This record gives sequence, structure tokens and C-alpha cells, in this order.
Amino acid sequence: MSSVIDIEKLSLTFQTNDGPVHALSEIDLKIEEGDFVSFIGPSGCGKTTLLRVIADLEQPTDGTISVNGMTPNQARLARAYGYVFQAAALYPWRTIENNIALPLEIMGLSRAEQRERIKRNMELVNLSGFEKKYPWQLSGGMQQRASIARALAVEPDLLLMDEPFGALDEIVRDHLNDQLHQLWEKTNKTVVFVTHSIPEAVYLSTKIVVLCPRPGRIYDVIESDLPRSRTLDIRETPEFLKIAHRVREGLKAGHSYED
Ligand SMILES: Nc1ncnc2c1ncn2[C@@H]1O[C@H](COP(=O)(O)OP(=O)(O)OP(=O)(O)O)[C@@H](O)[C@H]1O
Repeated sequence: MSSVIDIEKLSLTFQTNDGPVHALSEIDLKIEEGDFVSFIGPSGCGKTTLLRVIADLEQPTDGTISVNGMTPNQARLARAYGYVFQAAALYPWRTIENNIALPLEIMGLSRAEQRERIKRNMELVNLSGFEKKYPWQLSGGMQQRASIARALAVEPDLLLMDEPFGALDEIVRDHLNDQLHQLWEKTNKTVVFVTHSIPEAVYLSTKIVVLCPRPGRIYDVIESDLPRSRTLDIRETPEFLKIAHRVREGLKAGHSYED
């Protein structure tokens, strides 16, 4: 079986006025179908850059990458992935259903097909009943769920998520972690998820990629042995804490306190 994402010896250097910034160096990584993979690491270690390379929003300087057996550019044109940003990035002048409809309009789907997908994906993120609301009428957590529904409505097998819950309080975040986990279990999508939170990474992932900075590189890859089906209670178990400990050790090793 070929991997959904296959990255080999990938490097990316940004040329800036202050000289070159080695954002990614010699990254080797395979992501399989149905994996939930988190990128975790200190600020500036290249998590977002790596996600953007997968999404064809940045070009590597060296190495190779394939997404669903295609180049990232082909994968983008084939709408092989959905992308969820740090902020919900909803259009304030459009209702929630019209925000979700936007990429579907661009795809040229019929009104009936658009309505069907909006209904199904709003149900998946538990937002049914809020179709006619504007983004400002929803809480931050609900807005983020709406932006997940918008990414899902394109029906990609691959979901790329850049710290989608970073700005939310702990309780809302727990709730959304639980919902995202259930959604992943139900749909068996492949997810690549950027986070700063150790519990979030360990709770959600089948594989945790710990990155370290200067140059941005992979420090550790942890294959989780937690059961695929889990609830938030698992965070109290020794198995969970053992993985969390290994992530923490990796983060400490790559961290510089001079920043
Ligand atoms: N367009 C750009 N031009 C120049 N340098 C950039 C650009 N984008 C990112 N960088 C630099 O590349 C490095 C990696 O940045 P990136 O945003 O990927 O890190 P990150 O791990 O996602 O950080 P954070 O957790 O703070 O979001 C940083 O040093 C950053 O300043």
C-alpha cells in the first residue's frame, strides 16, 4: 500500500534580508491512510511550514514529497485535502451555511448537492440548527467547528489542521478534541494536525512527530499504542502518561531557553 504522504530528505530554506532561515532540514516521514498524525514542537521549529508544504502553499528547496501519489500541486488541484486554519477564517458577511457552500460553489456542484453536503457536515460537527446564523453570532468553538465542516464538505480523504483549537479555553478545547476524535473514528480520514499541546497530541494521535528548531527537523516519531477508540478519561492512564512523558522529553531536548 502506498502512503498517503511520503516525504523524503525534504528541506526548505527561506531567503530573508537577515540571511537564510533553515525552516526544514532533511525531513523523512510517511503518513498512512487513516493515521492521525500530530506535529508538535517549540515555536519556530517548522510545524506550519511542513503543513504548508504538504498543502502546496510553500515549495521545498530540496527533497521529494508526494500526496496521494501526486505532487502537492496536483493534489491541491484535485482537492485531495481540506485545510483548517488557526483562526476560523469565516466570511463575516456570509451565513454559516453560505460559508460552507463557498468551496462547493467554486467546485460547481448543483444547489441540491450543496444543500445535502451542508446538512450532512453540519450534523457531523454538531452544528445543526445554526445554518442561518452569521459567524459573529457563534462562540469561538462553534466557529472553529463551522470551519471544520467547511473543510469536510469538500469530502477530502485528507484533513490538514493548523492549531485549530489553540485560541480556545481548556474546557472547550477538551470538548472539541473529543468531537474531532469521534469524527476521525467515524470517517476514517487521514489527519495531519499541528499543536503546541502535549495532551491534545497524545489524545488525538496514532503517531506523534516531535520537531526541534534551527534547523527545523524531526527529533522523534512516536507510534502510539493507545487503543484507536478512546475517551478523554484515557488521559489519566499510565499508558497515556508514558507517551506524554516521551513527548515532553523530546520537547525539552529540542528547546533553547535563549529565545
Ligand atoms: N515566509 C517566510 N519567510 C521567512 N521566514 C519564514 C517564513 N515562514 C516561516 N519562516 C520562518 O521559518 C521558521 C519556521 O516557521 P513555522 O511558522 O513553520 O514554525 P512553527 O513551528 O509553526 O511555529 P509556531 O509554533 O510559532 O507557529 C521560523 O524561523 C519562521 O520565522
